[in-house]
Amino acid sequence: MSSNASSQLKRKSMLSSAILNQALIQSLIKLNPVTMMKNPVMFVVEIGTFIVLLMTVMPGYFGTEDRVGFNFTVFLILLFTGLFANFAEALAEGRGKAQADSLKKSKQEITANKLTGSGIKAVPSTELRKGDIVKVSQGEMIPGDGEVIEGLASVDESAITGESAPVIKETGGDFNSVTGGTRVVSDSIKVRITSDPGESFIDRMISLVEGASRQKTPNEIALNILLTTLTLIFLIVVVTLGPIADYVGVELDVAVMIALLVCLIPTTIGGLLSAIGIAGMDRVTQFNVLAMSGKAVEAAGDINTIILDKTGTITFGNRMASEFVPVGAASLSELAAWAAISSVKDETPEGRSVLELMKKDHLPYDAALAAGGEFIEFKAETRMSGIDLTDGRRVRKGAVDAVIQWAQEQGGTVPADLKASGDAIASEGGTPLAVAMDGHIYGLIYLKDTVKPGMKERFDTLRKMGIKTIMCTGDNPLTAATIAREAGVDDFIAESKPEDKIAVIRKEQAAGKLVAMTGDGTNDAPALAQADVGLAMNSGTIAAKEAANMVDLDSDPSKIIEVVGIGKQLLMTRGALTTFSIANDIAKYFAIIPAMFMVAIPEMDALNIMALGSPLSAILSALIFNAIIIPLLIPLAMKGVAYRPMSSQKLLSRNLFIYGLGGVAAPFIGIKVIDLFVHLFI
Ligand SMILES: Nc1ncnc2c1ncn2[C@@H]1O[C@H](COP(=O)(O)OP(=O)(O)OP(=O)(O)O)[C@@H](O)[C@H]1O
Ligand SMILES: [K+]
Ligand SMILES: [Mg+2]
Repeated sequence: MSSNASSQLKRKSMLSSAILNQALIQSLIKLNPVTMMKNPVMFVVEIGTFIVLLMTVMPGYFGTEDRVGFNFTVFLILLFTGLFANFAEALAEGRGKAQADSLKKSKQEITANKLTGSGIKAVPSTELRKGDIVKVSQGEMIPGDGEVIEGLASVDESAITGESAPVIKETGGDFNSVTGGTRVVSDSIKVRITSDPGESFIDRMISLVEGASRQKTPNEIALNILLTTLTLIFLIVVVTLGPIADYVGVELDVAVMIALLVCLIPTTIGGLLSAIGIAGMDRVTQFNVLAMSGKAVEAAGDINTIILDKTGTITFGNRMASEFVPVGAASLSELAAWAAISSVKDETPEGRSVLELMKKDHLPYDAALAAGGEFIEFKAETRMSGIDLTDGRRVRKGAVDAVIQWAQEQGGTVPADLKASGDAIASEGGTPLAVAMDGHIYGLIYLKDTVKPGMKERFDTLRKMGIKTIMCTGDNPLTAATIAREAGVDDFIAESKPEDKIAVIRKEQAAGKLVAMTGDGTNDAPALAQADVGLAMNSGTIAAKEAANMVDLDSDPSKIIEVVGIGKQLLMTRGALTTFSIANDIAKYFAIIPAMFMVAIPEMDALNIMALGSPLSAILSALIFNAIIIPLLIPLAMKGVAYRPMSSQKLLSRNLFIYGLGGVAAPFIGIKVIDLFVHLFI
């Protein structure tokens, strides 16, 4: 992949002339009845078009010699109705196809250095299989998706994420996953390949943006059934008009009956339905989020509860040591020295920030003391990290309650002022880390973190949408409460272990709620899979990305909020245009029925409430309106209807009002205007 692929997903331009041309060609290709059949409403239009075409070219056979001009006009309008619908779909597919094409073009074969029993062998990347181990050095492309099993390197992932700053990839932890097609910019790593050819992240990305794997969502299928049923009902209505007319001695023209049928069946939404779905997924992609299915995007629109992390999602997450607070009889220098010893090998941002604070405050510590010691890595389960020194002494830092428990197990006591000092930090929204050596607690490290700006407004918005937010954090209840209040989340769970998240999700789901969450770690994977919408960070582990149904290429966990907005907009757009379409068809009834009977019984002119020019021009005008409303609504279908956050109930009644009433009124005005013009010719 070249770097020009980087901005592909983010490219904002809606239409290029290449996409337009392709869409025009596709509209013709899609006339193939086999393709058309998948859309029953438009398939009925196509059959009608064909019948009118036959009547035009073989008037002798049908006895329609006196109607050739009229029938030909009806044929053209019907043909364009189908073409417009195809164009809408093709246009929506166009951008994804263009993106997929350039992704494919830039996907090149890479030579991989595969480790074999006897050494290193150069093989083409296409020959790599799951489980193979490759070595990738500075300047080389990573030949496939995998996990770093040895070493540390900085990797340029701009090909995937569009972000030019390199990221560190290393063994273990949450940053060990690498993606094929990205480049190692310094050092070298050994990677265990985790995907077979054709199943890589880029392959999946291509088929996603291309829409090759697009399946109709359950909502779309349900709506399609409704539209097909309506079509059937109107078909029966129109067919039974024949005998009724016969009975009153009126002969109805077949082309006019077909025109009536096409006006009555829901062609507007039938023509735009798939474009709306594709465009919704496309909007998510433009946002640099890959949704594995349209179903995931729709589920996002129906979410009732969002589970969010505190650190890094609601706050900036670069939790920095900002102060040492000694307790009991300990001195500042003693506390700082043990804090530093416990952190020399702690590569977490928290650990590194302790050493930075030492440097900044010119505080000394004996780094040699830690040499040879056994590093105790931070774990969310223990909420501590530290080191076991070679002389047998053990040093820990971590969540206050965790360290208290540990120190007591070592036979120590708890300094009287520890709790008050810890609470003081926590009530400011900071995180206190206690520092202990064996049974002795020396004091606290004050970790500062800030709530991201604008969080309160975003949660207010979610509340207006009727969505509940729950913050889950491993932090203590007091810090959690302060941050929760500052950010304005509805609820929080403190001292939560990874498995608590899945419990919260299950509890909400048991109450009938749809739940969304974000995560990046392997221990988030079960919860990501359990959630209805799981958004994994691209920086996260392969397990997390596979469990989730969306991946954020920018690795910004707070994006879930916007993804929910896009999902809502998709559902709303579909609802609004369905309402509009059905309301529209009802109005056309009043234009066409009187006209139909007036052709035979001129006395029925009283019914011509719209004062249309002539019966024939009324019918043609209704049919023209029915056709051009499709391309007129394409921009709305693609962009989505404007969306103001409010509860689903309010939204529904507001949309029914606007699009229902609009749908009834639009044809009266539109048909009248078209009729003024058409009447000039007939
Ligand atoms: N490097 C570290 N060494 C020791 N203790 C740590 C370290 N990092 C975090 N802690 C302690 O462990 C607790 C839990 O951390 P964890 O990362 O699980 O959750 P969190 O970052 O506080 O919250 P969130 O789930 O919102 O990210 C922290 O609140 C802190 O007290
Ligand atoms: K229609
Ligand atoms: Mg954390």
